[in-house]
Amino acid sequence: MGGINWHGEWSLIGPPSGGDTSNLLDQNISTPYFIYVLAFFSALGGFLFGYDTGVVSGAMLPLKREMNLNALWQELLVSSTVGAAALSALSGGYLNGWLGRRICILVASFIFSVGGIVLSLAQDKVVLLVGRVTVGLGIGIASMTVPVYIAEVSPPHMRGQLVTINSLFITGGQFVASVVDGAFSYLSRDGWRYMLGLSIIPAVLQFFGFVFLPESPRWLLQKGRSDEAHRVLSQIRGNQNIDEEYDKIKASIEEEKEVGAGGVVILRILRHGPTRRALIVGCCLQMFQQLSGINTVMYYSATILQMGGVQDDKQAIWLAAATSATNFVFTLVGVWLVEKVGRRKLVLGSLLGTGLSLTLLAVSFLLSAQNSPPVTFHPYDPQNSTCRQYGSCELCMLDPNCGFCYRENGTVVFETSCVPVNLASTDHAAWGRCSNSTEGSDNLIWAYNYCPTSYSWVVLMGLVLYLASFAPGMGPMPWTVNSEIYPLWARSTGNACSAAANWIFNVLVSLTFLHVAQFLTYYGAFFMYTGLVVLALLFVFACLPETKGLQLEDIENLFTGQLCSCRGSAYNDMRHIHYIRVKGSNSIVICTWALL
Ligand SMILES: O[C@H]1[C@H](O)[C@@H](O)[C@H](O)[C@@H](O)[C@H]1O
Repeated sequence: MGGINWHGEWSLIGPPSGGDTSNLLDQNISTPYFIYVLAFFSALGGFLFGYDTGVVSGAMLPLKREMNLNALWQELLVSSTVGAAALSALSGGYLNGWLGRRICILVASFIFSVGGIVLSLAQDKVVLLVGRVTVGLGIGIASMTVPVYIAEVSPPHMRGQLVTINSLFITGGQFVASVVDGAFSYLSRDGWRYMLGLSIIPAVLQFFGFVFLPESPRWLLQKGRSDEAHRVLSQIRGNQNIDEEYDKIKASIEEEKEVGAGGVVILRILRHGPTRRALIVGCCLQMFQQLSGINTVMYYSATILQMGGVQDDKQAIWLAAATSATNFVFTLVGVWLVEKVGRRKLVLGSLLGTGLSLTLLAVSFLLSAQNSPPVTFHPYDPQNSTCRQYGSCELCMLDPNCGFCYRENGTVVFETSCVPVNLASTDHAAWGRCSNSTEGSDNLIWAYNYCPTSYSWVVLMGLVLYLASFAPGMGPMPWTVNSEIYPLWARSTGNACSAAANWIFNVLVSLTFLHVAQFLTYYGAFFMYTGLVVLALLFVFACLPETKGLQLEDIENLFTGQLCSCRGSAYNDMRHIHYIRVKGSNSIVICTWALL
């Protein structure tokens, strides 16, 4: 165990286990606690990212009522934020290189505060939309800058852990948002103003924190501000001897000038083999993170649980809070494991568990579908709607125009009918016995989007297993790995592109989920995500190198070989890698094999 001495230094037990690279900086050192202060204030950006993406699903329920929002406006308010995040993440690359990490974080927290104020005071839906776009602009910049900043100020032996703390704050933000949603859902008016406005507090805290915190020494050196860089590095390393680290950063910047001089950065990245390969790995990791379906689970967990048979609205909201709590708690496991087992093993294990739990989810939906109650009661349909033609609840529920009306006695479902939904509110049928608020009495139940089933507990188990597998690896590692794999000259642009890939696939997956479910049925949709996770597993197995413990300046060397070569070897973990820097030329990588 570590401890804090009276000089304010955190001493570590020793080097992380299993690490085997010979050029690590001396790990047997004490870490000044200032680095934790830096990580905390930076990771508030992650908290805001999580809070603002998570809060909207619960806020939508009262907003829908009070602002009379139709489906289009609801979709706009959710996806405008994610769309704006994609755009601003891309432009964040340029801003990061130009203004530095610190100014970008200050800008992001300022934008978050303005967005929060606009949202909490909004009088109509257009102002709400402006607020949601503003917040999205903040999220995009924060999502790409914060991991880069933390990676650049961290000592190599704890970089993975500190960057992963940012992901812990993302899932923490999502969890807090779901609790706030639950708590304010009991207010009869204006609850959404508190839900959306509370983000102002961490935003202002981060802004004032960063007024006093330093710029990344690596960025300062790149801009030729050597004295300042030296002073900052020595400040964040607690006045330890920083000469070796400083010289290494400087030497690498000199070398990079040869590869990285002049022209548009993205074109230079694409022309330069190792950075091009790093970019492909970084973007694919972010793409696969989203294609494994995390945000269908996060944004639609209440709906998924309803589809799995949880009927009560409030119960579904609180169960959704339990979902995000699980995501948060298991991200903590990732923070704990990242420096012990490394990024690669963590991602591989996570994908394996994610694939298995998606299969479990798919199978439970399949069983529910196969045991779906038949339609037994066919009332006269004045609209002659499509709902009449369905013979079972499963088919009825998949048509967005219809819902299932039935009576229940214990676990027995009877007098079942499939009737059109009320277009103004999906809480009722358009006509007939489930059309008025007396429903619930006389054992009459209106099910929209779900069917009565006895498999809800398997769905719940599938969801928990999914999050327990996803959260330690596939959740945080794409952010962590991206903050490490690019050389300094390409770091801002590389992270901007991969963060934008994350946001673009986020919009794609979450916007298409309900349509995909409609076309492929729910079990089909989950089998599809399983297939995508298998692809991700193959990709990661073949292409993701281990970056644990290496100094940032050495990681580029992992990409000097062919893309996806040498990584999936069974010997990978038994290999000792030695890097020899030859001044003025590319580094030579020698792989030696050692039996452990
Ligand atoms: O790493 C995060 C985290 O896993 C979140 O739970 C998810 O909503 C985000 O999309 C993802 O980028």
